[in-house]
Amino acid sequence: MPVLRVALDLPLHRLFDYRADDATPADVGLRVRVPFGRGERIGVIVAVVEQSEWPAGQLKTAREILRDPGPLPDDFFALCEFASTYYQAPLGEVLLQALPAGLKRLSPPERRAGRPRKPPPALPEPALTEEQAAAIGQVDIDGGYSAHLLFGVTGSGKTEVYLRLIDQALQLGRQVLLLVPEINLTPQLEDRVRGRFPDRCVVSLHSELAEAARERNWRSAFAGEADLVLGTRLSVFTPLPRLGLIIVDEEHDPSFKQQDGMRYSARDVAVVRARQLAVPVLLGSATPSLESWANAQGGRYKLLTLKERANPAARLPAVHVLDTRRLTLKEGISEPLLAAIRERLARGEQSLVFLNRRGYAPVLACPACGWVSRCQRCAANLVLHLADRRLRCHHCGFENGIPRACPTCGNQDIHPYGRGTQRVEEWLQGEFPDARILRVDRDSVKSRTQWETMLERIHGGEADILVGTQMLAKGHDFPKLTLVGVLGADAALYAADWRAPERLFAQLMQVAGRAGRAELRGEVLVQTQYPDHPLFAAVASHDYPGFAATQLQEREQAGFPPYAFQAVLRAEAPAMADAVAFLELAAALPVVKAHDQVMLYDPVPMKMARLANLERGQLLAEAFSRPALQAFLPRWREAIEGLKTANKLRWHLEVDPLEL
Ligand SMILES: Nc1ncnc2c1ncn2[C@@H]1O[C@H](COP(=O)(O)OP(=O)(O)OP(=O)(O)O)[C@@H](O)[C@H]1O
Ligand SMILES: [Zn+2]
Repeated sequence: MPVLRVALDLPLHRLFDYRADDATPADVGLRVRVPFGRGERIGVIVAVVEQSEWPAGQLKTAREILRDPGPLPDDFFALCEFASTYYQAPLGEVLLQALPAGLKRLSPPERRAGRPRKPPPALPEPALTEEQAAAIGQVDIDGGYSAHLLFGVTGSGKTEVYLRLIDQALQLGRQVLLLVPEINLTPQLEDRVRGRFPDRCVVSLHSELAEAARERNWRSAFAGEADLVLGTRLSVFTPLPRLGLIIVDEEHDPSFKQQDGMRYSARDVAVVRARQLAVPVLLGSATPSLESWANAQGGRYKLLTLKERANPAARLPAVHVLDTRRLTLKEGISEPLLAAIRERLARGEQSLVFLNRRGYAPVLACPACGWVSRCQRCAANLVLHLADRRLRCHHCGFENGIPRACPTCGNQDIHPYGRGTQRVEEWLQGEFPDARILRVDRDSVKSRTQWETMLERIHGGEADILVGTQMLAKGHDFPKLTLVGVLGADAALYAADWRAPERLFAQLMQVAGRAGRAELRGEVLVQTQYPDHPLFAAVASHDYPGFAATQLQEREQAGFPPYAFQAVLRAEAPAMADAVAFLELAAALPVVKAHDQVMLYDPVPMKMARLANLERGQLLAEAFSRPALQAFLPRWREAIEGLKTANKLRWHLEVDPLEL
């Protein structure tokens, strides 16, 4: 009697067997409705076998094999199996997270036909620059697996390189997967792609799509109808029967890393997928991740370089540092920066003030008794939001009204300390009463529609001054923007996190890259107390390779990634002692001693130790070879699962963590 081996979305590293009288091996890859506990679940059939390891009497019978939308293909299984093994995530979790929500439901909603999108105006191809042509010439679309890093300065026309390669792949009858960071999935890029390929079926896949639209687009990709999938990190798993090219735009972007559930890097999975399918993959960035840069230096990726801006009239902006120790600041802004904004206003050009901190002020405090607005649930301060008069935790979402007086001593004179985008916006408005100021951050732009409207207003010249967080830093082309002022950059310079300089450098280069993209020359003014810091010199000379070389040298000496390979075990419990005790048990397991190429650090509280009422600890495991770490992890994980306390608290493993 046939037995189905079924993957279910459960945190368990095993498959589940069910009887199914009429099943055949052709059913592998189909979804199935099975009884589980007191209810039912949707699973995926991984194998059809003759005999179960379990006694036949104990097996339940599958309720229904679901023939729609047809079996998931072998290469999809291969990719999910890789992710499951590499990231120590149960196969069922990986397989099912990759499916659209409607296919995981027991009673899916009625399917409705979608509104066809209005086709954007067809866009002509510009003549390629020499550098673009050279880069394109390096990629053999039909030559099997090859990995390329397209390192192109901001405004160098990386998108045009993508479009030409996409065209080549489409001509060969292949599908293309274009991955972009969450925030970058702007209508501009989508329109640009659709406008270039008006006769092709282009679909997008991202978290803001309505469930029905997402399922429709996924089905069209799965069926081989969609020619091009434009998607965020999760779309890396989309089944594509004719896939012939993968592109990862802004490959350095941290949003390619999934931070909960299965913690994976979509960029890394993209490269694995390309290798499994023997197709080319292209990673593009003006500030590549140091991992990718090291891969390019080591010859694992082919390096393609665009040194010049594509628009012959545009030049890279001039970057200057403003030494805030020698300048008087008004609300954190120096006179030279104000003067530069004034000049732009007089000339009818746009300025951008960049401050990567939203809200009005990071904390409200009482100078009399020392009370500060702490989150009750996290080791973090509540951020003051004056726009809607709330105190809000940016970590757990807890919020409160603003107290009139100090809750501890009754002092009426409590103050906001420090500043965020709201405060800067308010102050600039007072300073430049006639200027039209637009604040762009997660508070003013909550949805994709708001984002589209905001971008239209900026493009339409409806703003003189933009005040924004990193939302504004990436990928946008604002032709009238000629000044970028950077506030609050110093915090990252001497942060404990050794990845902080890499992120700061990328952010500064990206935000600087918004200025002077057309005929008008751009200028960038960075306020700092450390004007001699080499990072600023590298930004000023637009010297990514120099910066990367220094950073990689430091990391090699310190034994940090990419010269070491890491995984972190995290535990969360109401009391820190319990979390740490669990980690100590995990560190003392015999399997740890058996793998002497893997080193374990001491368990420590996480940098933000308390989140939403849970204390969090972590234990870092490190090896100087990836295979050594990969050999250790499954055995360690199994041993941890066997610990008595393992199901008394929450814990997870993260491989290649970005944040420690
Ligand atoms: N061959 C070309 N000739 C003329 N203009 C071009 C060419 N290629 C691209 N451009 C223009 O140059 C500008 C920058 O191009 P694009 O947005 O692709 O740059 P990018 O490298 O992606 O920059 P960023 O990293 O800042 O996002 C765009 O306005 C684009 O239309
Ligand atoms: Zn909180």
